[in-house]
Amino acid sequence: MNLEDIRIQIDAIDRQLLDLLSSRADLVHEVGVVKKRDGLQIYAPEREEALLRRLIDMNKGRLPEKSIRAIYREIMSAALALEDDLKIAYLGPEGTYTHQAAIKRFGHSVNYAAQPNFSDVFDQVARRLADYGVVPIENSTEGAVSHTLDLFVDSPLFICSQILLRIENGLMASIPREEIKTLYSHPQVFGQCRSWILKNFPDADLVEVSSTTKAAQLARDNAHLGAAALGGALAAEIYGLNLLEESIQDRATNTTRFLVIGEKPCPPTGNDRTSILFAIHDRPGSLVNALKAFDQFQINMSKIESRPSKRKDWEYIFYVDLAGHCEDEKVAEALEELRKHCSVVKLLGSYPDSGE
Ligand SMILES: O=C(O)C(=O)C[C@]1(C(=O)O)C=C[C@@H](O)C=C1
Repeated sequence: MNLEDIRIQIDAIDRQLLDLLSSRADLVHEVGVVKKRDGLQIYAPEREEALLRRLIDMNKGRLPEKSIRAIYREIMSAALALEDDLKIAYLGPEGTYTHQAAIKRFGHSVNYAAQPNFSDVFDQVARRLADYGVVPIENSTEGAVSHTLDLFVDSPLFICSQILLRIENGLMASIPREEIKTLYSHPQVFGQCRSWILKNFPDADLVEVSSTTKAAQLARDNAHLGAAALGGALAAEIYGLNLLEESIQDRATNTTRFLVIGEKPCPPTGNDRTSILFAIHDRPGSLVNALKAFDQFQINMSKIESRPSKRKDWEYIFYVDLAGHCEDEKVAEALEELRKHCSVVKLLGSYPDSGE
């Protein structure tokens, strides 16, 4: 078959695809009407999860899972935009890894609003000025993002899904490598690239800034002073910097976990994670007894962090992630038992345990 003939067939298929997408859009519009009537959440992570899993299982063609996810991400992004004028607040400025994570989850058809700090992301959603928020929670090399953890203490919001994003840091500048005297970046990124910095720029000044895009901006503006930045390729692109070296993070699999926060929790999907926080009574054995609740009900605890309570010196709040959904019988019973040993137990959310 010649190229012309193949393209004629592709055109015919695209016509059919467009008709099918339009029919899907009509149904999605109806979904939006029903959801608004019944006060339901527009973004339905449990439905997206089930839909993607079913499509990937059904797939017998050439398209890899990655492509099916990417295509359907944008189909569902268009659906979200049709159902409502959805607005996603994220930790900005534009081009940050959080921005990339938000796009990975919500696609290109919805609206995004960059926020200057973590508490503004929470605030915008709590005040209903944004529908959902996206914040980083932990990095596989550098650990917890304590700012985010602290904000959950007084927040009325729930975690409704998580996003896993592979973080590829690079060295960017508009000057040659030999002229670099100062490196700008976010403290988390410095932590992720510690060995590389020691090996390549042992004498450089390291200046911590609030985001990798801010670092890129400073690298551009202070080039005459020998400035360069460490961050993502998107930041380099936005500020017109050259990527002098790619993939400089110490661990190749460096991944950050982000959370989507919203007004309501997510229903069970069969493969869920639950996040809680608790505070214990100040007496011997309290923490051990609290944690025994998970052992008693055979709940897998995947993570624990502690943070100062900020109410009383040397008093802590513990953050725990569990396998399962808070509506699962075993998890509900374990939480019931936990309450007996704690002064505070707060459910932060149950959500699909997948980040793709
Ligand atoms: O089924 C729904 O609840 C929809 O809103 C439709 C749809 C989709 O396009 O399939 C869109 C967005 C939701 O997050 C989940 C699914």
